[in-house]
Parts: sequence; structure tokens; C-alpha cells
Amino acid sequence: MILNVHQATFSYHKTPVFQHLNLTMDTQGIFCLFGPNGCGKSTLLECLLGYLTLDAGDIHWGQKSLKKMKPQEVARHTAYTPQNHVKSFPYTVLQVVLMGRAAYQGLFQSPSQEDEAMAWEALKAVNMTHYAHTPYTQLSGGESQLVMIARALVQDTPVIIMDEPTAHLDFRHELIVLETIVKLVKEQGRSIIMSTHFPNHAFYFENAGVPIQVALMEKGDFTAQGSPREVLNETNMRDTFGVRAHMVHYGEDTDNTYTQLIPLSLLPRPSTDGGDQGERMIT
Ligand SMILES: Nc1ncnc2c1ncn2[C@@H]1O[C@H](COP(=O)(O)OP(=O)(O)OP(=O)(O)O)[C@@H](O)[C@H]1O
Repeated sequence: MILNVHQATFSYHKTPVFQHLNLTMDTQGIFCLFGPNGCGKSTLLECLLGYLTLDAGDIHWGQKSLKKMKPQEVARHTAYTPQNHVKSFPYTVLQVVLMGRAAYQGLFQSPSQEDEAMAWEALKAVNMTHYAHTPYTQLSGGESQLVMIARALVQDTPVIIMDEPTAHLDFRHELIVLETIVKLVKEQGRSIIMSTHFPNHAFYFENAGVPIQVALMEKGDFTAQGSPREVLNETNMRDTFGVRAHMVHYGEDTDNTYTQLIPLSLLPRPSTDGGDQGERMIT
């Protein structure tokens, strides 16, 4: 077992985000969290890292309870790429990536040659070597995102948690990240737990032959869990997002089959203030 979340409950200042949440990741691969803005995905991911503490319930990494893991042990097991990273000091990109090695260094120890070689390798994987000596504070949102991914790679953990890893990325860099994730899972045997707003990311992984499990979260609860095709279907897109979508499969009778979800139009939804006003429809 990779991860088990049992009866997890969390509130911010007495406002509940989720209650009695359960999830299990049995096998190595990808676990993809979907759900509307504000449903609790980032909060759950931060609980998995121990950055936030559950009010009740348990999280187990393998057989070990997160409550019994020291911060360094968590850092050697689970790396993290946050959705937003506060840039405080003008460290160079290379220095920021090397921070991913902190879990393996003593308090006053400098990075070794091996650490540096790993950092260069990670920058190469995300196509960012040319920025190695640039102050991190001068990077764009998308470039910073790639540096955070490189930092997670050098942390050399069996699990990487990624909060919307392709936010801010252009068409090419989005694919670099998706391909990197596929390689991490297939070639290095790592597991990825990630949130994304794009159903086609899950289908991309499925199409690439990566073991993938998907969970749909709504208002702090899981409304569906299973394969991308089972969870990210037209009915769930309608019920969860109020979006009419169409799932297409092509190449079914060849070795290369692809599935994609095409968003077609908005559907009227009961308004949250009681009336059935619906939203403006694009026809
Ligand atoms: N530090 C905080 N203090 C109080 N409430 C918070 C805090 N962070 C998040 N929330 C609230 O908790 C709820 C869940 O937020 P969270 O960021 O986990 O959602 P999310 O599903 O990741 O959203 P998004 O898709 O927009 O990133 C939201 O209602 C949010 O306003």
C-alpha cells in the first residue's frame, strides 16, 4: 500500500473543509484529484505532507502513520511542488533546486558534487539549465513552476505530491511536465499524487499506459473514485461542473488508443441563493 487516508477531518478556524474522508492508493502509479475551485484539494495535499494537521482521522504512508514520522523522514519520502511559491530571497535557480537535497544534509553541510550533479540533471529534465544562475525572483510563473518540479526531483523521494503542476505553463512546457511525470512513474517507479483542473491530463496518463486512479472531490467529499473513464465521464462533468462534455475515443482498433474529453457548453445550474436562475449559456 502506498497511501491510506482514513476518516480524515480538517477545518480552518472551525470552518470544516472535509470530514471523514477516506482514500486508498494501493499500487504505485498516479493518483489524480479533481474538483471545483475551493473544494479542498490543496488542503488535503497539505495534510498528506504534514504541513496541516488533521482534526481527526489518520494518514498512513505505507504501514507508517504520518503522526509517527519526523519531518526529515517525511521529506525523504514525499516531495512537494506547491501551487504558489513565495519568492523571498534572490537565490539562484540552481541554489533553489539544491534546497531539495536539504533532507539529506547536516545542518551546516554544503551540497556535495553529487548533489550538484543531481540538480543539473533535474534542471535538464524540465528544460531549465539555461536559467541555473538566474535569480529565482526574476522568473515568470511558469518558469518558477518548472524549478519547483526540479527541486522535487532532486529530493529523490518515492512519492511526489504536485498541486496543479501545469498551472501557468505554455503548451510545450505543459507537455514536458506530463512527460516527466510519465517517466518518473514508468522508469523510476515513483508515485505521483496530484491535483489538476484538466481531465485530459488523466486521459494523457491513461493513454501513456501509466497506472492511474482518479478521485472527484466536491465540497470536501469524494463523489467518485476509479479509472479516468469511470470518473471523468459526461454525467459527472455535468453534475459536478455544470458542463456538457463529450468523451471521444479514437484509434480503438490500433495499438494506440486515445481518450479525450471535449467541453461543449455550460449547462444551467440551480443558483446557490435558492432560485433556479442558471448561468449564461454559450450556444
Ligand atoms: N489558510 C486558510 N484559512 C482559511 N480558509 C482557507 C485557507 N486556505 C483555504 N481555505 C478555504 O478552504 C477551502 C478549500 O480550499 P483549497 O485551497 O483546499 O481548495 P482547492 O480545491 O485546492 O481550490 P483550487 O482548485 O481553487 O486551488 C476553500 O473554501 C478556501 O477558501
